[in-house]
Amino acid sequence: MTESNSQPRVLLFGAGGVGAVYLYLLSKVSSTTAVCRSNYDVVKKDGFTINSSIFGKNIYFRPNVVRDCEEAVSSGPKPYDYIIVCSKAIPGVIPQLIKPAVTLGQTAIVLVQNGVGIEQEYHDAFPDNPIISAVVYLPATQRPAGVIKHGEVEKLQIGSYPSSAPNERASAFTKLVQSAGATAEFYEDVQPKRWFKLLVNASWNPICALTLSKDTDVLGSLDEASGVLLATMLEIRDIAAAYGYTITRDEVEYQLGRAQARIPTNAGIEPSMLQDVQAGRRIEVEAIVGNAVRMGKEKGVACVRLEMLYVLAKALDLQIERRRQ
Ligand SMILES: NC(=O)C1=CN([C@@H]2O[C@H](COP(=O)(O)OP(=O)(O)OC[C@H]3O[C@@H](n4cnc5c(N)ncnc54)[C@H](OP(=O)(O)O)[C@@H]3O)[C@@H](O)[C@H]2O)C=CC1
Ligand SMILES: CC(C)(CO)C(=O)C(=O)O
Repeated sequence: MTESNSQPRVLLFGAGGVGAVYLYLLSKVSSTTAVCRSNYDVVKKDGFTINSSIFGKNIYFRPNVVRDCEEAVSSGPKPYDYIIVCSKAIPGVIPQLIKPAVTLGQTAIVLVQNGVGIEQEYHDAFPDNPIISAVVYLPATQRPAGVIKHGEVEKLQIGSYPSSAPNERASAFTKLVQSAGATAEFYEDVQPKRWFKLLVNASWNPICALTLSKDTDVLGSLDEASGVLLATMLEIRDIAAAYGYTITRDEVEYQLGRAQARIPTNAGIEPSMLQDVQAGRRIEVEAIVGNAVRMGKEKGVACVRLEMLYVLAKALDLQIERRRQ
């Protein structure tokens, strides 16, 4: 590997809320390039401004930006040691889009995204490259283009995909992120962490997106709301258990309790799926809900609430797609 000779070369694909924060942090310890799309002109000219409750306000930085991975190869440093995928997890297209920048056997592909079952298409496309799966806790929004607002949490939970694959690169990436001043934890098997986070994402994200509501506003709608959320999270817990990932009822209640505790201060959260609907963007329905429902059905786990959310969120996503055409 070339990392010991010089700074690691990092290509960020998907420079939105989450991506911009890690781009800023990693640019302190590596040579970074970012693929931008709708924010390309603004970021190229004016850079990013980050207002973070953790890393500071009015942080200004101008990264090296490109329009696509072809340009990243022709104009940036290569080969890339890491391609960090921070776009929304919409299956089907991204492996082909990053392919020009993937050097066989060398480039590690790091998925910093929500959901479960998101890694296999990268493993299929690049069977000889390390795939690193990262669960991300980092509430962030980009509004307007180039301006990022980041809340009070920042953490990556990192592991190889599959968990039986060699873990040197995942471990090295964890250390790189730590050296940048961010929080990163390495796991021999990161999949239980994905399922633990899915408790929140597969319940709150579609419910808030479908109701155009913050989580606390949903809880305040009817006395029944807390019970419906708890029952949905327990279905996710049961699917995880069918694959050997144990989540206790106390842990489920803790996750629900985080939103309940914010009701008195009206500090509701707008999950990323709600933000996507409001901005007319496609939603991560397959990564966050569909894959879990399919996995549940495969093992015969009852998940009627989750299935209902899947149907409704899928219809919403298709409607958004039609309106974009
Ligand atoms: N935001 C949050 O609070 C949290 C998000 N997450 C997860 O992190 C991941 C990233 O989320 P987030 O940062 O919010 O996403 P954003 O929507 O803010 O950013 C995604 C970026 O990817 C870009 N992109 C998408 N497709 C392409 C393409 N083909 N070429 C170039 N750029 C592309 C988008 O460009 P364009 O603007 O043109 O669409 C956008 O800039 C998701 O999986 C999300 O679920 C996890 C925890 C919290
Ligand atoms: C946990 C949460 C809700 C944090 O913003 C998230 O992951 C998301 O918005 O998708």
